[in-house]
Order: sequence, then structure tokens, then C-alpha cells
Amino acid sequence: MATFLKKPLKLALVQLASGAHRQDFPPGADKAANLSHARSKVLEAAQGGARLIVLPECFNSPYGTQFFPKYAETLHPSPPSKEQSPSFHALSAIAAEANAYLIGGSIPELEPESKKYYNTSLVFSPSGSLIGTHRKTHLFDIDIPGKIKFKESDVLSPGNELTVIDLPEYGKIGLAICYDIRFPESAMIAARKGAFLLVYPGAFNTTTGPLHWSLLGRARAVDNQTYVALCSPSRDLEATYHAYGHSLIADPSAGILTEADEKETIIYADLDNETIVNTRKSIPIYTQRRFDVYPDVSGQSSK
Ligand SMILES: NC(=O)CCC(=O)C(=O)O
Repeated sequence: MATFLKKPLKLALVQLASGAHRQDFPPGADKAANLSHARSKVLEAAQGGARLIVLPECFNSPYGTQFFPKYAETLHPSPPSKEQSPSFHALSAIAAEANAYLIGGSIPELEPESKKYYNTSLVFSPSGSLIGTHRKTHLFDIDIPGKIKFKESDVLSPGNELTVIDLPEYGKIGLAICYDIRFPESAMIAARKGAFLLVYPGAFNTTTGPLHWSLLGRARAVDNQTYVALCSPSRDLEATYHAYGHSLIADPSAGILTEADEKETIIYADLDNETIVNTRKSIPIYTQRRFDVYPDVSGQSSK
């Protein structure tokens, strides 16, 4: 039997409430409060048996272009000092304390030389070592008249790399952030590289969430016959941006194993290799692809 996932894995998504919008918290204390709250929820997930734990996009700050510069941290050269990146050090310590792999949602990053800002996810091993990073590749620039206008590119720059991370005891995961999920190419490339799971820390909103969140999660699962995890902040109607919530885990047939509502919670699922292999045996699209017919999906080659 082909092995994508070396042994069963309990996955947890922490649908975190961040208190960062509260005017009575100065920003520095606010971030510390969010990091400390994240710690308690990650430890709770580890107590629940999870060996891979995911936090949401912008988990330690409010989500909004006006907030990114204020909350941005410097990650290079790596490892950064505690002053440069309190979140890096907190996440590393939390992963070690939880003795679990930790996908630290995302944080705003400032690259000091270029003075560019990124939306960046940091991944730590159970010993607290950094084992991967992803800079959001597709920026959330949308304008739905009368509903929502958002332009991440006013402040952020896009990352230029796709991310597949090896969790040595388990196998490979594809990692991307929120709006990245709308671009199926990166998911497919991760799956072709052998990922058993595609993870998206994300923060859809109350307009696009009901339209596309679950549909996109299930679509990436059915396209690639991998597990898919979408991890959102909980909804806070006092914040300037109303996150959709509804964190979910889909199986390789696009069935939803578990889905949150909009409140703070932790959801869990047990992942195993057999389910991936059986799904790919039953409907063998994973091996039926015709890359000889479509070697270049950009449409730019003559083929
Ligand atoms: N934070 C984001 O990238 C939001 C993406 C989103 O809401 C969407 O509809 O796409």
C-alpha cells in the first residue's frame, strides 16, 4: 500500500477568539494576551490527544490592513530575537510544551531590508524547532459592491513560494493561507509532492464564507484526494472584520468530518493513510491525470 501518512494522526483546529480589537487593551498587552490565550487553547488541544494543532490566520492581532504594520514582527535573520518576534518565541515554546506539531496560523511580518510586509505562517516541531514558513502567495483583494471591499495589497506583498512541509513522523503537508485556497494549482502541486493534508489557516468573512468556504475546502479535497483543514478565528461582531468561523476538516472524498459553528472551539479529527489509499483506489483520478496532455496549466505553452 502506498504511504502518504505514516501513522494515524489526531488533528486539532483551534478556532480562536482574539481580544485584540478591544480599545481598553494597549496593542502590546493585547498581543501578549492573545499569545497567552493561544497557549491555553493549544495545550487543551494537546490534552485532547492532538499531535498536529492549527491556529487561525492573524491569530494574535485583529485582521485588517490598518493593523498589519502595528503588529508586524521581524523573522529574519532566523531565529529572530524575542524583541523582534515575540510570536516566534511563544509559538516555539507552546509547541514544545504541547509536544505537538504546531501551525501558528499567521502573523504580519516585516522584512526589514525591503521594508515589505507579509502575511506569514510559522510551523514548529514538537521540540520547538521551526520546520517551515509560508508567506501568503495570493493577496485578498476583492470588491463586492455593497458587501465587502478589502485590499491586502495596500499594505502586504505576496510571498513567491509554494510550501510543502515534512512532519518526519507523519509525512508531508501542503500549507497555504486563506485566499490562497481559491487557487487550486498550489493545492495540486502539494498533493503531487505527496502531501496527505492541505492546511489553510484562514479568515473568510460573513459575505464570502457562506458562499465559498466549505465549497472550496471540499473542492480542494475532491480534486486532490487529500485531507483538508480550514482553521478560522471565531466570529466577533465588535471587531472591524467579521470572521466567518466554521473551521472544518474534510476527508479525501470531500466528506466533512467535523465543522465548527462561529464560536470559539476546538475541533478534532483522526486521519489515516488507508482512507487516502482507498479513496484513490475507488476513483483513481490521482493516477489518471494526463500531464502529457496538459503539462502547463497556465495556458501559455503551445500545447
Ligand atoms: N483573509 C482572507 O484571505 C479572506 C479570504 C476570503 O474571505 C475569500 O473570500 O477568499
